[in-house]
Amino acid sequence: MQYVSTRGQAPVLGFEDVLLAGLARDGGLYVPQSWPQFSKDDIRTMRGLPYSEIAVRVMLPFLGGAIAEDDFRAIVKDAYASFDHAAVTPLVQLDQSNWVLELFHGPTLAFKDVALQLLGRLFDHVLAKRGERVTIVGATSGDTGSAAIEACRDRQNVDIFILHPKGRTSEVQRRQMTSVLSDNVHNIALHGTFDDCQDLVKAMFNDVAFRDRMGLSAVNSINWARIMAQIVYYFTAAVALGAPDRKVAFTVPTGNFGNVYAAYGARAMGLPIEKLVVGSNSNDILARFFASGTMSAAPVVPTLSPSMDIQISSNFERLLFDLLGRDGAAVTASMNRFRAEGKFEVTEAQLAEALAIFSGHRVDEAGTMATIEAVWTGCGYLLDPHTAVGVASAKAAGLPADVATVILATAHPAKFPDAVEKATGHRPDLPPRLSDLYVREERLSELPNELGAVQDFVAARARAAKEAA
Ligand SMILES: Cc1ncc(COP(=O)(O)O)c(C=O)c1O
Ligand SMILES: N[C@@H](CCOP(=O)(O)O)C(=O)O
Repeated sequence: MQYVSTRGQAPVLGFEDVLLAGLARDGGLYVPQSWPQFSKDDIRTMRGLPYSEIAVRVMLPFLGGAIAEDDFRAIVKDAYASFDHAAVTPLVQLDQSNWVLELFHGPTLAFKDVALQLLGRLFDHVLAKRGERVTIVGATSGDTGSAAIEACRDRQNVDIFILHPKGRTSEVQRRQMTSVLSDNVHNIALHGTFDDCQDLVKAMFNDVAFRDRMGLSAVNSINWARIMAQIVYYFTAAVALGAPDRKVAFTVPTGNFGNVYAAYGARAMGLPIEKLVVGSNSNDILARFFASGTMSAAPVVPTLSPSMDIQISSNFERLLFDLLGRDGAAVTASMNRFRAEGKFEVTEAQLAEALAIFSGHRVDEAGTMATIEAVWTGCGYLLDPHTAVGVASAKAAGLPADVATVILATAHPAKFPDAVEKATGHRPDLPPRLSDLYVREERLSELPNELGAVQDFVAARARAAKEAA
């Protein structure tokens, strides 16, 4: 299996290099040269298998032999042993046609754990084999940061720097990051938005001298391995509901477009999916794109679903690559235009191709609160605000009743207790292992939104860590 960049100019890489590379050297994102294929019979044979076994089957073709099957099986089993539900990502039925896929049973209570628990172990395996050390730089609007820190804390060959937008995460999200006091963990509270954080991370990768000197790697969904691991739960959920012999659709609360792109990948691998419903909060650039064919940035507004307060959805570039006929030069031109003018558009035919698979919906703050309240009253089930955007989007999509619709529950409601309590009068509790979170010591550094300041900080801390090692 080989991986190519969406911008067409970076070297073609195998799995190990793609895992460590993060962003491609031409500024693009890596995608598989071709998608592994699963027949309907292959999918039927997944019925009744445990999560980790389906995970091995789905992901093995992406490794291209880079890790022996038995070693990979052991890594996968170990990664998901840390989840507090035997099914890893259980389904909960809301009504006749709608199910919630709970992706929040990992250590940090968000869907990011599903990929990052695996990634931390893959980094260890590959770095130990190569005798290398990396400096991870990541951007978070709240959840990737804590999941990545939890997965990488105290790992010998890794220093991890996470940029979060100061004051724009929930308190639980911030504390989950900043209360990890391990020497290899460095939290940066940036004076800016998530998009600023993500821009700085990409700028560090695009500074080739800095990238090579520091040995940069990524934990955001620019890293192909993140997408690969997220593809798995689309298979497990669809198969549990009767696929490929039953119609299934997914609704995905969306920000950076990584999770829903993983669903697109599952579909490209042969999993029959009727529709992919993209749910946006008031930061609705994607909903506007699917309505018009124009991607046009607007200022980010803070919402009740802060992890989706994003205007520049990084992974959309991977979809665009396919919509533009896998033409790296055309993707580069669109992305350059987006950077210069804040917008680009696709043709009517390209939009129609996208709409054959996706639909996009916007849910405002009142709609988010009303959905949390209605599902609590109607089903006695607590939604977090991100998942509520998903549930409301599923309703707006109006899929036929014979389609089993799976809404991705991307975070535990206890990560956003204020919004949930306001909507339902019920304050969700953190699990006992996190019950002292509010009194734990925190450590973080505040930095301005300036590339030089962030690079100097990363270089100085990484040098000190290397000398201490
Ligand atoms: C709770 C939650 N829901 C939804 C999203 C959006 O997912 P994606 O960025 O993959 O579109 C995020 C952040 O990524 C998140 O943390
Ligand atoms: N919502 C995310 C933003 C980063 O997304 P990623 O999937 O690219 O890591 C977060 O919670 O940090």
